[in-house]
Amino acid sequence: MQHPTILMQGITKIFATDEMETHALRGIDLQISSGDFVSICGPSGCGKSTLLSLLGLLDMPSGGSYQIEGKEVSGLSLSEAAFIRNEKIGFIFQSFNLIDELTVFDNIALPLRYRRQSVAKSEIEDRVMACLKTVDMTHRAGHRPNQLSGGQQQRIAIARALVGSPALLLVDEPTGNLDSRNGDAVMDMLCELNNNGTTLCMVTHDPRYADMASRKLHLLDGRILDSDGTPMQQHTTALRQVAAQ
Ligand SMILES: Nc1ncnc2c1ncn2[C@@H]1O[C@H](COP(=O)(O)OP(=O)(O)OP(=O)(O)O)[C@@H](O)[C@H]1O
Repeated sequence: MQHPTILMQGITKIFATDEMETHALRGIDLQISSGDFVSICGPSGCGKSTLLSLLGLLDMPSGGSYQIEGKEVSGLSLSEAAFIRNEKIGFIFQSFNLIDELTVFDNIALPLRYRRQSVAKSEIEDRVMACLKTVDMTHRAGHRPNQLSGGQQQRIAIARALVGSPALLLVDEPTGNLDSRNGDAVMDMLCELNNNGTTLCMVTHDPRYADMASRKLHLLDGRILDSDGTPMQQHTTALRQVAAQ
């Protein structure tokens, strides 16, 4: 039996201080299968970033079960989580998060250089150049990130996220720092990656971009409103059929 890429059941997250407890996530059930494109929307403070950081093993849940490709990851130590994260998850953030002291090539190579089992130099070179080609940036391999435009930097960040062939790409407001032309280009690139099989989970405030996903989730007050697993396209088709009657 093939396991779903992501399976969360009853996930909760409580942030506690001496004065108060904040229930950021209140029982999240979420399944993401290979090839899915899921978008997550919701008002400020509803728990989107918290959910994304749990999905990316940047933080651990307070309760519930979280499996990546069938392996329970919710109780892992921080160092074990870091290894799984590096092998299974690619991140694309609003603020690119590239390292200005490294060339574009070395930025993209970074996840491979932190693998538990070392990756041969020639394989690193092949993979980095293939990813640069995917994002149409081979001509900038020797540049530094601060010598590139915002749109180009985000394309390098996408290449870095792809280089380890992750099971899941987590995308946080990928167009937040871009003008609409560059934003649209980045979204086109993400859609094309998904068409070629990459599994995506994206947080966005932009309803136009959220609609590009095959499944739209709405978070409110730490809960998912409509996560019956039905692709939104099916909802849309059904609604159109009803409207046409
Ligand atoms: N480290 C923390 N300590 C205490 N409370 C936190 C912490 N991180 C988040 N929270 C609280 O958890 C809730 C969810 O926050 P989260 O950042 O996930 O929301 P969000 O939907 O991403 O918001 P935004 O769209 O504004 O970025 C909020 O009430 C927030 O104040």
